[in-house]
Amino acid sequence: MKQSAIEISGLRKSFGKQTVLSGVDLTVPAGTVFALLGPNGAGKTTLINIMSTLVSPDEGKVNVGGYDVLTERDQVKQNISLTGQFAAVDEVLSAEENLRMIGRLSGLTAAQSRLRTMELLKAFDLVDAAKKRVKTFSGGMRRRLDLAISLVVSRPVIFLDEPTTGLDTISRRALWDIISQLARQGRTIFLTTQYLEEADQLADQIAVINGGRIVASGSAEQLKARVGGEVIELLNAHDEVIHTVPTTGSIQDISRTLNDLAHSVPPGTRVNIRRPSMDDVFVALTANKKEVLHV
Ligand SMILES: Nc1ncnc2c1ncn2[C@@H]1O[C@H](COP(=O)(O)OP(=O)(O)OP(=O)(O)O)[C@@H](O)[C@H]1O
Repeated sequence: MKQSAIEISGLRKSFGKQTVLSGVDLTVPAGTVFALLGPNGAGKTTLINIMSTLVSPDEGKVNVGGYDVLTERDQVKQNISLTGQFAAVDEVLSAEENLRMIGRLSGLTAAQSRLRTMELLKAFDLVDAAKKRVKTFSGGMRRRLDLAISLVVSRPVIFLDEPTTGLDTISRRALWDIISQLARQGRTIFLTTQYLEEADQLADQIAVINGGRIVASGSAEQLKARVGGEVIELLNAHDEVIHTVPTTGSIQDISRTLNDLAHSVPPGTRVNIRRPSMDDVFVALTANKKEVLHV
C-alpha cells in the first residue's frame, strides 16, 4: 500500500456560528490525484486553507506530507505548493519576470531560475507572451501563469483550488496533462473542482463534500455504480434531453418506468438508456445532506 500524503480525521471548523466542516475524515495516498467536489460554499477552500496552514482547525488531526498542520507548520509549508482561486501575480512585470522572481525568492540560483522559467513557459503555452506585461493578459493566460508560478519549486504535495476555472477546453486539457504528469512523477495532487468531467477524467479518488461532511468517496466508477443503475433519458425531435429518470437498472424497473412515461410524453419523444454520469452522482449526493455513502 502507498504511503499517505494527506490524513485527516475528525476535522471541524466553524466561522462564528456557521459550521463549515463538521467532522471530515479523508486519506490521500502519495502519488495520486484526489478531487474534492462540492457545491458553492461547501467548504472546499476552507479545507485547502487548513491543509496549507493558512487557517487553523477547531478540532481534529490534519497531517500533510507526514507533518501536523498545527504543531509542524513550517515543515508542512516546505512540502506543499498552493494555487488559489485568484491569480496572485505582479501585473507590471512580464510572465518571465514573475517566474524568475519567484524562482530567486524560492532559493534557486539565477541559472536554475532561468531554466525552470523556460520549462514552465513552454509547458503552459506562454512562450509567445513571455515578455508581455501581465496586465495585458487574458483571464486564461493569467490563470496559466498563476499555476506555473505555483510549480516553480517542486514540492511533494500540490493543492490546486479550482485550477481550470476560466480556462478554455484546450487549455483545460493541457493542464490535465500537466497534472497527470506530476502525479506520475510521484507528486500528490489535491484539487477542488466544480467540473465533474474534470474529476472523472483526472482523479484516482473523488470525494463529494456537502453540508460540511464527506458524503461519498471512491473512484469515479465506484461512485457511479453506487448511485444507481441505468438512467433513462427522454429526447425531443432535436435530440435535446428533456427529462432524465434514474432507475435501479433492472429490466422490471426500466420497463415500468418506460410504461409510465409513455402515457405522458409528447408524440415523437425518443428514449436513450445510459450509465449514470458524474453529473447524476453529484445531483444525487448533494441533494440530500444527511446521506453518507462510502464505497
Ligand atoms: N474567513 C472566513 N470567515 C467567515 N466565513 C468564512 C470564512 N471563510 C469561509 N467562510 C464561509 O465558509 C463557507 C465555506 O466557504 P468555502 O470558501 O470554503 O467554500 P467552497 O466550497 O470553497 O465554495 P466555492 O466553490 O464557492 O469556492 C462559506 O459560507 C463562507 O462564507
